[in-house]
Amino acid sequence: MTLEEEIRAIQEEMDKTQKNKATEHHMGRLKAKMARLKDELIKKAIASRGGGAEGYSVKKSGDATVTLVGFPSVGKSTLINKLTDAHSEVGSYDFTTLDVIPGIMEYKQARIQVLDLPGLVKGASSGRGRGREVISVIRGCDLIVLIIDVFNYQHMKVLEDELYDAGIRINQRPPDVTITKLVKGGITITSTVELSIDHETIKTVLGEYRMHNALVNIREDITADQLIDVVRGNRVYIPCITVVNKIDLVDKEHMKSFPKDALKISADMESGLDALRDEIYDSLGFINIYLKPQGEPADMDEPLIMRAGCTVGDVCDRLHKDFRRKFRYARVWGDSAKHAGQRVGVDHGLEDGDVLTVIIQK
Ligand SMILES: Nc1nc2c(ncn2[C@@H]2O[C@H](COP(=O)(O)OP(=O)(O)OP(=O)(O)O)[C@@H](O)[C@H]2O)c(=O)[nH]1
Ligand SMILES: [K+]
Ligand SMILES: [Mg+2]
Repeated sequence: MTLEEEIRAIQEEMDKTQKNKATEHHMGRLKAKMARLKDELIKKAIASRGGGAEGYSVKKSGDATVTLVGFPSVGKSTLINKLTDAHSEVGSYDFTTLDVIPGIMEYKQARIQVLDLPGLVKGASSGRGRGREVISVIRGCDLIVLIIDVFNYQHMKVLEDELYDAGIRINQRPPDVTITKLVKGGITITSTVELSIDHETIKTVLGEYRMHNALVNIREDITADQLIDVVRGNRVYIPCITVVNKIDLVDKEHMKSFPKDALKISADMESGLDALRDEIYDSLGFINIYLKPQGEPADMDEPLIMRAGCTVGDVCDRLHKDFRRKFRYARVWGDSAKHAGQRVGVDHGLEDGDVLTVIIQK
């Protein structure tokens, strides 16, 4: 059987298996098999291009990177031209954009890099079109803006499935699970919460990935799919905003068919763009960090724009490529500090409004 045939066979088996407690364990095995086969398919697609597929070279810049993701001709290029300084070609035909086109959107002191991408199609995750290359750019971004054409809302599901198959988890946190591999002793499962999947299913999933000895600590109720994600370990977790474009083409009645939380815009007519800018900014979770040179007052006028959850090390990386290597210690004032001027290391987590002094080797 070819990989594709195997995948189809498992899909058929999944479709005809009723979902209930008695089949859970069997479904878990099928899901794990499926995830493994799809990974192989992706590897094969990359290998068939003579090793390293030629990726897009995109230089990151600004305080965060946002990708515009959608089917061909939904209006990605029209949108980037309105949001940023970019001039990306717009056309009434599909695949007008064949490269990654960057632009910068300046908003509330933040410089946000926006990337216009070639359209995605069904099958992109397994290498169709330049799907894999586009997806690898998406995997590296901080926020996805999914754009749907007002007449094709059903594409939403297809796009989400493609991203899922490419290991991209949108609007999800990494499952709170740790797996420690051992050399013997079998599988030991501990959990701090009541679990809806049974231990047998967990062992089956691990077995599918040839893990027979491990400590598994589960701190939230997870699905079999989430467990597979943890075992695979190559998933990325990215926030996502959904935007319906070209609303100038429909009436109010048609608009009611979209979920409330989807932003409705007309890139062409520039309507709804303020709300979109706000949503992009808010979703990126920016915080302000004020730098204080040693023995001098802090610069309270021009904060460093960082992302929530960042560490002192992240700030070092932003300041200079050698700062992390030369780092000695830092002092911090503000919400993250136990006391004013606390001495901290590179792993210290920062909060909005913190004042920071970084001391490096001379
Ligand atoms: N009516 C209307 N047309 C729009 C809107 N935005 C884009 N279009 C049109 O839709 C077509 C496709 O726009 P593009 O911006 O090239 O779309 P794209 O998603 O970048 O397309 P590809 O690069 O080919 O994937 C063009 O004819 C645009 O003028 C909009 O808000 N309203
Ligand atoms: K187009
Ligand atoms: Mg385009």
